[in-house]
Amino acid sequence: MSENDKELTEATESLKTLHIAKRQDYLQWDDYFMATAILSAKRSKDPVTQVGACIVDKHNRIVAIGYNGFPRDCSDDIFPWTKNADDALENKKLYVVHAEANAILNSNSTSLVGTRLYTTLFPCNECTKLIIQSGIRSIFYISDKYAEKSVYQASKRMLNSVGISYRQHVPVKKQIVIDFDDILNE
Ligand SMILES: O=c1ccn([C@H]2C[C@H](O)[C@@H](COP(=O)(O)O)O2)c(=O)[nH]1
Ligand SMILES: [Zn+2]
Repeated sequence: MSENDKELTEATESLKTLHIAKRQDYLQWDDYFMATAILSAKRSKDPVTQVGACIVDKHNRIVAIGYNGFPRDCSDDIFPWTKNADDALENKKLYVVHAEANAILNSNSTSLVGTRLYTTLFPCNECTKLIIQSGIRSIFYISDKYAEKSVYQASKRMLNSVGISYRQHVPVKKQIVIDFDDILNE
């Protein structure tokens, strides 16, 4: 080992002893934004599919968050969460604001041009129209469970046509545990 290498090793060791070496287990950006979308989804009262969305600008700043739910002041206890009721008016579909739409609406007039969307569910055709119109440039999703439905095929048709990229997020960390007590014990 050269004299230089020795000095370098000693310096690294002393940094370790001083406990000032950088933490290695921090969240990567994409996991962080997808986890934010997942956390947002936890707010949804939908008994079947909770969806969360998080929009991020080119500086990695979160500019908007949303989840699927009824419009403001339309009570979760009055409007129906039913999916296949015979009476069309009793189906949630007619009332729910989708997570991506809510995120776009929550962006507080900030421009979304060039932003990225992290969503727990691949966006439907209606959300895709809003995504295109608002200037979002790329989409990361987790579930594509309705891929065979024409609504979702229409999304892909539009996204392919306008060149908005979409890809399934592969997490670096498979599990992120939130334990409130961890903060107290730090
Ligand atoms: O782009 C989308 C598509 C769907 N959602 C919401 C709408 C509903 O609340 C659920 C889907 O319910 P299912 O019972 O699984 O059909 O997801 C959304 O937010 N964004
Ligand atoms: Zn939608």
